[in-house]
Amino acid sequence: MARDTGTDDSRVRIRPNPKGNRPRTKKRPAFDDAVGALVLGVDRGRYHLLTDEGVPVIGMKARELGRGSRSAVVVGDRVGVVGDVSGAKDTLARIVRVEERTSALRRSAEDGETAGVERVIVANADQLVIVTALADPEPRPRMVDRCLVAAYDAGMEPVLCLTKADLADPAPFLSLYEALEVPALVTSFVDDEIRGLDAVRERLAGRTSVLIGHSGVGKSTLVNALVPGAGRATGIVNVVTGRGRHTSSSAVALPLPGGGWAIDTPGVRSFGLSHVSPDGLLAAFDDLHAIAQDCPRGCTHAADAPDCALDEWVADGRAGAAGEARLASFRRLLAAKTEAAD
Ligand SMILES: Nc1nc2c(ncn2[C@@H]2O[C@H](COP(=O)(O)OP(=O)(O)OP(=O)(O)O)[C@@H](O)[C@H]2O)c(=O)[nH]1
Ligand SMILES: [Zn+2]
Repeated sequence: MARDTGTDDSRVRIRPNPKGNRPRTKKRPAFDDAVGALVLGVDRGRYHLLTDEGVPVIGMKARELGRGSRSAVVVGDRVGVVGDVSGAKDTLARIVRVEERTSALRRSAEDGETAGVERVIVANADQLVIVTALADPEPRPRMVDRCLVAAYDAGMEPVLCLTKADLADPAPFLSLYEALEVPALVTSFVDDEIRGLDAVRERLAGRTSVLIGHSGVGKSTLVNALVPGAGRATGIVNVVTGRGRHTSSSAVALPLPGGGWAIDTPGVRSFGLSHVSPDGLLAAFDDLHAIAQDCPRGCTHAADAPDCALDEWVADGRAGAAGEARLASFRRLLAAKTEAAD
């Protein structure tokens, strides 16, 4: 999949490699003294950063980075900061650089004046953990499909995390995602303990994972178990948001004890996907993507697309039963992209 940095604003200084050569121009000082940092949270124009030296610092965007959604600095971004990077009270550093993103999770606005405008929510995460309860509240397959589309489009690996398996059998829900080969984790409450937590820990260790899920699915329960202290408005969380996680209205990166980051997102209500193209989604499926090289130009690969090579692949038996199921699942995601979220 093509790398997408989430902006085409030339004022945003994005370098292919943090250690690579930086082009110098007269207009833009190179900021050779900039310190590397990770964006942990964003709160009313203030960026909560952790420098490579491990110092929590508050920063603001330097003017030369530009304004508006196209030059946004988001949670997970790797940035360069100058100025006061001591982290002392009431100091403010300046973000002068955003490194090239390895992934960009985005959503587009669905209605109102900004309809269709896409924005990046989280940068540089490897996986999207879609937290869904098997019951109470009932799982919402269409919402899960939409999260999958967002993950594939972002260049992130999706993972299903099915909670409350003590209340319902995970098998029927899991079967919906079999053909797509989405990895799944299953947790439950037994004797006041979360079962399945070790597998979740293992899956998240050393990686940067975004956790997404509706209110009530047990995401907070999970985050609190994974990140000791995450639920308290003290310690690192206080440093991150300045207020405590529950009042935060945007994503926040929490350090996992064994290494890696869990990026908690506020309850999702909708996930606009109008920015995702059929080919962008197809690129996440190597096998289907290879077959579709024979499609007519501009093929939408949908069930009603004329002469779609994916139909021939199934019709002449090359796909086999598994391939046929996979195509049907791919097309379900394609359709979910344009459906209204439920
Ligand atoms: N039976 C059962 N209940 C669970 C499980 N996990 C969480 N719960 C319960 O489900 C309810 C919702 O859990 P939360 O962790 O608050 O859910 P959330 O998704 O963070 O929801 P918000 O806090 O509203 O965003 C709580 O009463 C939990 O105790 C589980 O595996 N099984
Ligand atoms: Zn096609």
